[in-house]
Amino acid sequence: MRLFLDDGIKRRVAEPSRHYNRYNTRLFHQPLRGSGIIDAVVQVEGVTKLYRGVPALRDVSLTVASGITGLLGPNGSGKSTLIKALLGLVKTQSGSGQVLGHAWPGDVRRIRDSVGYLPEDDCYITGLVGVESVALMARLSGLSGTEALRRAHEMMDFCDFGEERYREIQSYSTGMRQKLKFAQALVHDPPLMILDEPTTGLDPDQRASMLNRIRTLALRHGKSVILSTHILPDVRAVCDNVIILVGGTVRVVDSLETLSRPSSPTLHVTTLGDPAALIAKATDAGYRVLQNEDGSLRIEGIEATDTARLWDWAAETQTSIRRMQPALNSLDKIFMDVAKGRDSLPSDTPLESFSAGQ
Ligand SMILES: Nc1ncnc2c1ncn2[C@@H]1O[C@H](COP(=O)(O)OP(=O)(O)OP(=O)(O)O)[C@@H](O)[C@H]1O
Repeated sequence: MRLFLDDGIKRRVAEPSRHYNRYNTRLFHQPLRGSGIIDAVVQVEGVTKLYRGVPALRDVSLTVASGITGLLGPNGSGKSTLIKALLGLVKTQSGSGQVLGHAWPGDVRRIRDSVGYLPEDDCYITGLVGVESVALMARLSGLSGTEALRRAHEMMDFCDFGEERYREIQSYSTGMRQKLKFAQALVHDPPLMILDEPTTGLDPDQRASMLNRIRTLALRHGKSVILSTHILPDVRAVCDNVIILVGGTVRVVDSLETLSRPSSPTLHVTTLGDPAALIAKATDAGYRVLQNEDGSLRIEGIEATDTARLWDWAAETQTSIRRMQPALNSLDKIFMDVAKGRDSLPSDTPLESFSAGQ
């Protein structure tokens, strides 16, 4: 089945991604900032979802601020269920709130109109070529045929599609399918995008491009993004805020900056050669020193103003310091601690449920 038979589709030449279209008008609507209306893009309370009596979400209450928010949690923690609940794709047993100012769950139609959703699974109609599929999504959002096609091409340009846009989707690689889903989610210019594992299966180049696209949408076009993922470096790369779900309950809602700050001043020190003598000096002076797997040191409780002492000990012990900087909490460790319900772990604890990268 072909939705569009116009030869004009084939004649259109793919251009490098731009944020203006060929009429030099803006590709994306700029949401009003500072109005207070969209500062919390999602705010829900008391959300419970049972699948055949088994809870997937337990009395979840949370607020998602504008910007890019990472939605994290081990397998089966309820991330996809929460997303589907917000979009009215699964019915919850309890809960109320708002999404982009629309009542949830009452006004789910308006919510779906205002949100771009990239699902975890493939979603396309067999037999369509890429650009037809994106244009179909635009038609479903209410655009006329011509406008939908124009918009579809613009989104495919933004997602770096070339002539592959005219190929049937069944022939697409995993990376192209992810980009296609992204273009489909974005085609109606929603102020909020909910992306469920958008970088899964991408090679490093494609992953970097996808993250770049997400960052561009937020920074240049004022869009908010909820990014559900297992890939912690993706969160570090683009997210402002983090939500951690474990066993269907919310364990953390905070900014990445706050989460990364150690509870006491801590320095991360890298030395050339054996740091044993330096460790002994710092320990004798009452500081707690942990050695990381790569041999670098975490010296806890030391104020930035005390660094002169560290340089003195380095000179006394003939240890060369290559680098000294304020330490940040490792995201990996934060997630391990939260997932396991622990306060602290040795810094070299291996990851189990989360991926440190691809
Ligand atoms: N349609 C369903 N029927 C029954 N149980 C379900 C259904 N969908 C999800 N669940 C269960 O609900 C819980 C939460 O699942 P969900 O898919 O929301 O987790 P998730 O955090 O997205 O997991 P993953 O990271 O593996 O995608 C899991 O125990 C899952 O088995």
